[in-house]
Amino acid sequence: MSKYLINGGNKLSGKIGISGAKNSVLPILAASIINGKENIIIGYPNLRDVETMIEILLSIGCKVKRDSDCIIVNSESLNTCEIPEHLVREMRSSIFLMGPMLGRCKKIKISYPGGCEIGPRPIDLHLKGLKEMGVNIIEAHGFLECSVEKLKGAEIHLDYPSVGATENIMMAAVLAEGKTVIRNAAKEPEILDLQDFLTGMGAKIEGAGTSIIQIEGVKSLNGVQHKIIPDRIVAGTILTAAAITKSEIMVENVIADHLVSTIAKLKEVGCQLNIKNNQIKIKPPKVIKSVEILRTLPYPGFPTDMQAQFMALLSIANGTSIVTETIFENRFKHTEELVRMGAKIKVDGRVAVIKGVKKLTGANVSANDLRGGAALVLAGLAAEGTTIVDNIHHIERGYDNLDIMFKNLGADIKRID
Ligand SMILES: CC(=O)N[C@H]1[C@@H](OP(=O)(O)OP(=O)(O)OC[C@H]2O[C@@H](n3ccc(=O)[nH]c3=O)[C@H](O)[C@@H]2O)O[C@H](CO)[C@@H](O)[C@@H]1O
Ligand SMILES: C=C(OP(=O)(O)O)C(=O)O
Repeated sequence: MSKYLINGGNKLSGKIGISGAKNSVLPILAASIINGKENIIIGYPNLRDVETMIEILLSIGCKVKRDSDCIIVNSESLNTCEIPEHLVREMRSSIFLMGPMLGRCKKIKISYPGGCEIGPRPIDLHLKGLKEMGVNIIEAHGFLECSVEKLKGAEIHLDYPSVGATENIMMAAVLAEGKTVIRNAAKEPEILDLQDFLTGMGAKIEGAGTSIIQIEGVKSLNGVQHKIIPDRIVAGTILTAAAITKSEIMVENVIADHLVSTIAKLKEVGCQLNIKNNQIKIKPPKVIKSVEILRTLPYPGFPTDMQAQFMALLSIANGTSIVTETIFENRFKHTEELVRMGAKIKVDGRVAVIKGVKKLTGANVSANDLRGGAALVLAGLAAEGTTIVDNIHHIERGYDNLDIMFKNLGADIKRID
């Protein structure tokens, strides 16, 4: 098992460019099968989840090439609608194959998806939406067998603004007969990126980024060339790393509008942020202030994907902070590991109370999930002494060479195989 070895205490300095967003590239790679043409996806991040999605595309007959920062997917040769179970179990995002495959082939056989253990992650909203479009779904022996004669546009009200359900329904709807309206849709920037990718193919969609998305089905779609938006969670993680190590750095290739709630919280703890074009310069205070309330919420609220990293920061704040996780039921596994490093955190259900300490100390800790793992790296960068973060395969699902990024900024961090 690979690990990160971190000797904490180094200040970070310099500039860092942010890679393409994981949560954009994964649905977009899945959407590449809809048109049966060649699609060029620019600015993809090197992630384990991206590798898994590419393996899935290859396993169903697509041709996939990589050329510097592009992935070229040609889905003309797609030859099966059964997705290999071992790959589906690797990550949650394999569920994104459903909408596109139903649009293209009118059927799909797929097992329930895997992914990080951050609480139950049902797919009922995906299935409800697809059923409203006429899809027949048989659930048996851990598999979903879905088929439809003709996908029909529908009025779909999501009981919760689920990111994945919104995207799956959008991808199914582009080739459906008639109009689909998704109400209470998720508003995440990655949904707008998916809309841009699909409209680039000739799909008729509007409203992504708002809670009502309207899709008018079309008969066929072209190939497309598309650049992935920068990863707002990676940018937020690096800015939080600067704050926890009290370092001034510049983050480049960011869309600051996508980071409003993270930026607001960084300001609340005392950081100064200077935003210019696609760059953010951060100047942390000498003493991090605690925050009275931090609640994770759907976009544009504070992202659940930044909760763990921010908790690492609040561990060394002056005072007590209260963090409430409203999106996932079990996303506090990092707290036990932070406590090993000297943090004072008490968890009761979905609420964590963090009593700031003067300093964290290095320890052997284990990444239990992607963002929790990133939080431990941040804590290790700030801690006194050596931290070993185990199980970093979780971190590599969503960060493109996190160790190299921090090394380039001056951290003492090494990946050990
Ligand atoms: C690849 C991707 O984009 N992943 C992101 C996406 O995940 P994902 O798309 O899985 O997240 P959702 O927005 O669907 O989930 C949010 C909440 O809705 C619940 N739910 C979801 C679907 C469903 O059918 N039934 C149901 O009850 C989930 O259990 C969870 O409690 O949004 C999450 C919330 O911002 C992020 O943490 C993930 O990084
Ligand atoms: C939970 C996450 O991702 P996924 O939905 O891919 O598991 C995440 O990015 O933090």
